Amino acid sequence: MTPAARLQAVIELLTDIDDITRPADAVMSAYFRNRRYIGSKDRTNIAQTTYAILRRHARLGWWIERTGHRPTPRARTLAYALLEERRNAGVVLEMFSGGKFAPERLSEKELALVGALDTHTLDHPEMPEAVRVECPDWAEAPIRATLGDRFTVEMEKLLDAAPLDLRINPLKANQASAIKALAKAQIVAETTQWSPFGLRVKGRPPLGGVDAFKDGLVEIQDEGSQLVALAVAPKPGHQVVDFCAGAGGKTLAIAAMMKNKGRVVACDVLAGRLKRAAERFRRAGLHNIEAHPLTSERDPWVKRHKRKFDRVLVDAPCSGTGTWRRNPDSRWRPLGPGLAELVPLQANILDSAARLVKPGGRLIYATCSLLFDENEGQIAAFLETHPDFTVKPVAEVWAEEGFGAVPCEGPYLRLTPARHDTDGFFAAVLDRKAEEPVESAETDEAAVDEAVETSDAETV
Ligand SMILES: C[S@@+](CC[C@H](N)C(=O)[O-])C[C@H]1O[C@@H](n2cnc3c(N)ncnc32)[C@H](O)[C@@H]1O
Repeated sequence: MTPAARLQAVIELLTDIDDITRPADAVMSAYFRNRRYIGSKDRTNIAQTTYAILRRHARLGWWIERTGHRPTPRARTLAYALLEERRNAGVVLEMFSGGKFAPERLSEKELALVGALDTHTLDHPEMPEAVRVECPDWAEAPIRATLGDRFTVEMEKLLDAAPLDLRINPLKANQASAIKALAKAQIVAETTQWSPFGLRVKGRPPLGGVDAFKDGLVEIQDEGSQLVALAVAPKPGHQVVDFCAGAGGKTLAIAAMMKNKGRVVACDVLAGRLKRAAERFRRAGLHNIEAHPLTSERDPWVKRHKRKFDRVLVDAPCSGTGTWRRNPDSRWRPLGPGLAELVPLQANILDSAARLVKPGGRLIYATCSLLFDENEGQIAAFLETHPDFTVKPVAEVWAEEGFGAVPCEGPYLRLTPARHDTDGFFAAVLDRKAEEPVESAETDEAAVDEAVETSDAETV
């Protein structure tokens, strides 16, 4: 492809990403799937440029609006070429030639934009800090309130691309044997800093065709997400619920730690996600996972199985602010439910899922959010209304399990990109008291529970 044709592909992709409410990586996969004639080098170049523009969304928009224009995909591509790639105006005009496969010629307005931006660079002393670090309006106050004077350093780190982390499958490999298996495919990996199951890969090699991946020796999982799964500390033979299992990233890690013994029930309100997760479970050689789609967090299944499980993980739907470096477009897509709806939803999910925990069992609440209200605030509110639960310091879990060092903030796991080079994650471990007064109404319900078989869970 010519450089101009690649640029046209970038403009088309940015247009699709603006129009479609799906994540950028899904839009990109569909775009390339429908254009198999685009070779791998061109694909890499197009994807990298598109991501580079997405990572500079606010800054490019600031420049474009400052000069009186609209930040269309074409305008952002022009601004990126001039301000960041530092191409001169003549070269840019040549690329927008209107020729075969090239972008259409520039309009009068676009020519004026080129004139206004030519010779400038992306940074500008008058650019507000929130724009410079690409922080959306809705998130600035809550992130500042949570991070205080670490706001800038954390937000700057969130501008980088995320590293590629793998989790070894302890049923099939250890860190050393997985490193060797990856080396056969010229993939260089080293052990991660915190996770005893983690590997960090050099660069971003495609893994789809690599034997170690196809054979289920390794799975793609950010080190922070691995630490959340470790916080569950399941034992072989345990009964575990992953209440918001989604695509099954943490379910896989939990089930593998249990060495295929016991049972993990993967729940979610999106049945489609659970179905897709089933393929990952099979590849990993895991047979101890059942999928159970929920109609809502109050699904009758929860009541029927109350006090039955040793471990319940609530990996709650959240603002995703901790994963912005991984999905640069996500900070600009509408949140779906805003924070005002998310926080009560998380509380409801936690409250309902807590019923599943047996006395002496453990509830683990996690998010990939940086925000206090979704994390420590959520736990404080839960403890006020659930006196039968107490906080188990994460450092104690690590010491008991022999997991090594763990980054904590007080009793909680609190990971941030700048301090730990992981995605932003929060996890709290809550123990349910073993001895509890049982009210008579509950005794009746418990008797009913005993009679209910678990056969309504779908085996995957
Ligand atoms: C952070 S994601 C889970 C990611 C997953 N645990 C993993 O490691 O790949 C949150 C999940 O919560 C699910 N969810 C949303 N509302 C829910 C509800 N009311 N009850 C249960 N799950 C819900 C979403 O569908 C989403 O899959």
